[in-house]
Amino acid sequence: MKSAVKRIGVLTSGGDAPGMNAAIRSVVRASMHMGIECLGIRRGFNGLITGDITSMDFVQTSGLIGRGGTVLYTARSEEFKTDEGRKKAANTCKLFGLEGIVGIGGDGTYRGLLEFSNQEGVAVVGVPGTIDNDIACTEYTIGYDTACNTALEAIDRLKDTMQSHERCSVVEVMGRHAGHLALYVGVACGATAVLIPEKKIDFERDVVEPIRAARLAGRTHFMVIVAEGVGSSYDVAAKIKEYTGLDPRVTVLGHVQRGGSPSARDRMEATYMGYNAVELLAQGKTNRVVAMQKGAYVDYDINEALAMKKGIDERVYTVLRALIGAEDKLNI
Ligand SMILES: Nc1ncnc2c1ncn2[C@@H]1O[C@H](COP(=O)(O)OP(=O)(O)OP(=O)(O)O)[C@@H](O)[C@H]1O
Ligand SMILES: O=P(O)(O)OC[C@H]1O[C@](O)(CO)[C@@H](O)[C@@H]1O
Ligand SMILES: [Mg+2]
Repeated sequence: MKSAVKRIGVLTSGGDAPGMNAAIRSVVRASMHMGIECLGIRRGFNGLITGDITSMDFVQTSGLIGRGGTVLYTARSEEFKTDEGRKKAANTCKLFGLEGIVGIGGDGTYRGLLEFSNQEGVAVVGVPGTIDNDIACTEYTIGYDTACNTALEAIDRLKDTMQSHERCSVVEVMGRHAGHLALYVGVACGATAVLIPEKKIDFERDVVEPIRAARLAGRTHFMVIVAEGVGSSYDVAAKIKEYTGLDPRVTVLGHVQRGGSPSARDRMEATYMGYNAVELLAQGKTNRVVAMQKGAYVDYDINEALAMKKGIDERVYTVLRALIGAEDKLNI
């Protein structure tokens, strides 16, 4: 097959995620395999505006599969949200002969790609990379598995000291708008309670009663997981003190969740999705995003992808609540 594009660029944008490097490696090597030259665009869309471009080849991508962070750096670019910013980016594409862009990032990155392609006609494909797993069109985003495991490891350590001191711990997990990470980690660590932005909170029902149920069952330490998007975990801790008399300790896991060597799953997803993204450009397609649905790799039009809505997995939420003793007993 003769590729529809001869030279493309790859960039990472928005918050970084473990596996972004593996995706870059895959995009560069898949390009070479398909007879396409792939340049690295540094610092997200800012690099496209300023012409911060570097050549990438087989050797430069060696060893990237297991490295955390992104060697291309990432950024949140306000200038790219303006017509003038995107015009400068289009001039960079002309200068370097870039006919297509692979953007690895979250929903904001997809919006940027879409605006750019609509305004300047450059072919674009998005690859989902964010620890939040909050991109509606895909069941999985690169970085999520590693972030879940990083958070879990930290929480397991916390549990040891909480158990020794018979304390209550409030742990804030990342997720500005989404509770996927908090919910998954909450289930996996056997949390006493989990608070996520997708669910309206009744403090008595969702926090106090589960703590009480655990105490009645003989437990003397409690783990409350709070998604960042719910609000201040310090406020949650103060409220627990007010309602129960316990004196919780707060841990904000923060950006540690975005670092580290990617898990096997993230390396695999990054590798497949990176390859698929280049294949789409080679086939002359544009405005696409690669995704996973029902365990299979698919792709969508970006408009369609951005119009989709993603809720939390209700089944997981139901199981969580049943296991922490927060659900009504079922008559079965
Ligand atoms: N409407 C838009 N038009 C042009 N560019 C946009 C638009 N929305 C976002 N972008 C660009 O995409 C960048 C990344 O978006 P954002 O900061 O929302 O992160 P993200 O890709 O959603 O990742 P994450 O949420 O995981 O950090 C923005 O900094 C901006 O440069
Ligand atoms: O790098 P920043 O701007 O602190 O981003 C923090 C945000 O990034 C995310 O981790 C997504 O990458 C959110 O969960 C979090 O709110
Ligand atoms: Mg986002």
